[in-house]
Amino acid sequence: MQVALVGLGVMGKNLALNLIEKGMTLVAYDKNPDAGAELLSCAQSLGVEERLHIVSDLGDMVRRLEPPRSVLLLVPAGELVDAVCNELIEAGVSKGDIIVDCGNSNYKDGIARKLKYQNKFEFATMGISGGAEGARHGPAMMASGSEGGWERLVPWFEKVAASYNSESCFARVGQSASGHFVKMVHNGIEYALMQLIAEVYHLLRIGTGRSPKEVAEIFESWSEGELNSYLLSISRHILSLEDSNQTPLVDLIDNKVGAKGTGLWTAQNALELGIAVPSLVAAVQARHLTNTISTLAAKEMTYQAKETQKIDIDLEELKSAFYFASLLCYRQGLALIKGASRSHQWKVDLAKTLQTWRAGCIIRADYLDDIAKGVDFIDTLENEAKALRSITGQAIQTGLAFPVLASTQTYIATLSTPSNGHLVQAQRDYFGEHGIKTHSGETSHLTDLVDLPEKVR
Ligand SMILES: NC(=O)C1=CN([C@@H]2O[C@H](COP(=O)(O)OP(=O)(O)OC[C@H]3O[C@@H](n4cnc5c(N)ncnc54)[C@H](OP(=O)(O)O)[C@@H]3O)[C@@H](O)[C@H]2O)C=CC1
Ligand SMILES: O=C(CO)[C@H](O)[C@H](O)COP(=O)(O)O
Repeated sequence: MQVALVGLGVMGKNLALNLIEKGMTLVAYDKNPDAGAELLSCAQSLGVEERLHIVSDLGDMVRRLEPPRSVLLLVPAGELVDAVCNELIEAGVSKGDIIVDCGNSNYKDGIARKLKYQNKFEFATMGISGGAEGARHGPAMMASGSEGGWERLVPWFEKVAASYNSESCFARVGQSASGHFVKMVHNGIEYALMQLIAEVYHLLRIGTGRSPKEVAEIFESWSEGELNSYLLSISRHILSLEDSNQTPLVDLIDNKVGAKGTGLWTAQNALELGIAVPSLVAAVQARHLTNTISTLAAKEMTYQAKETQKIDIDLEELKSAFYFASLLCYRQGLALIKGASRSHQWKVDLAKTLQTWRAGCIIRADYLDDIAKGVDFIDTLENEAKALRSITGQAIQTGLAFPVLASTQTYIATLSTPSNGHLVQAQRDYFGEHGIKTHSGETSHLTDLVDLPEKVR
């Protein structure tokens, strides 16, 4: 089987080596000739270079491919994807050929591109997770759509992807561009879990006065049990690292956090669909806040080094709170996928989606075993819910900021305790005559329920 790959950066180079090693013949192109040379040199050191052809332009790529052609794109998301598609059309890509956008593209662009290119070639979408290591040795692959051409690629992607309990972490999760939506939400969960781990570290470090190495030891002990996850493991490793002067690595790094867009899109889509994912939104805003404090005006206003309180933390309680909050981050993400799938009629298969997240991806975690059986068990975790409530309260008492922890506590408390929405309904109707819904589900106005001869002016 022969496939073409455009974009040989972090993901493209590693996926290329993975594909060639699994027996595929690859025609590869990057606009930067050094990237092609680097891939060739890696293939040579693995002794698989006879299955790799680096080309110097897309015309040469198309000429080398037997129709029907299969082309994978791993270029940065946005206009570049269209630029490459248009170049490929000019080079001779035609009906019957499939181009799979494997980058972190916005699913809305994917839907538009399917229409735009429908008479030119099959445009398909697939989200990939796992970073460089995943791409090289087995990523999670969230594909979608029913374009002609998938049948050629599926057996290969099933081999190239990570596997969990002998099942591949490649799946066509739903229709249209839902693979990119699922990957976007995967990243939304990723932001939330990363921030949650950072907050637990912050609480242990500033709140209780432990060193990064001591926090690493706690994370290590947690990783030995049901809390084991990729993000906790890399955080443990990062916190254990020091330079030659024994300065913790984390103290050499600035606090401003960047982002490429998928977390923001997750928040935007959730708000547009009316599906509450407060932990995921808080994680995006937590990154924004790290940048806000870098401006001088904001620094003067908000970045005064206020005294913080030291506290004693029960580590078992913290562990339970962290476990429960992590589960709730997945639960919010899955609810968003389910809601979007219903709205867009994508028929996303949540079981298949979770299968793709079991290994290879950044949000893989042992407790996905439980989540895969259904999220209802989360509601039965009373001790863990109590722990989250208690830890959030103690954390806030330190004076430090815990956006994801606090939002997650707010999320579960809102779902599981009496609501105050009745007063907000009444306020809207009081000033704007927007109507209210009563317990029986009928729509009326305050004035239908009570005498209201005069209103507050
Ligand atoms: N890095 C990660 O952990 C992950 C990334 N992704 C997504 O995968 C995609 C690729 O990411 P990544 O590999 O990190 O990005 P990189 O920037 O490392 O690689 C992209 C490569 O594409 C090349 N390129 C740019 N324009 C063209 C073009 N017109 N024709 C051919 N090659 C071109 C770039 O060349 P040059 O450098 O010269 O511009 C670069 O070598 C992105 O959409 C990203 O969001 C998905 C999952 C994980
Ligand atoms: O998709 C990924 C991991 O799953 C990429 O690493 C992505 O770049 C992460 O998002 P951001 O750069 O916004 O932190």
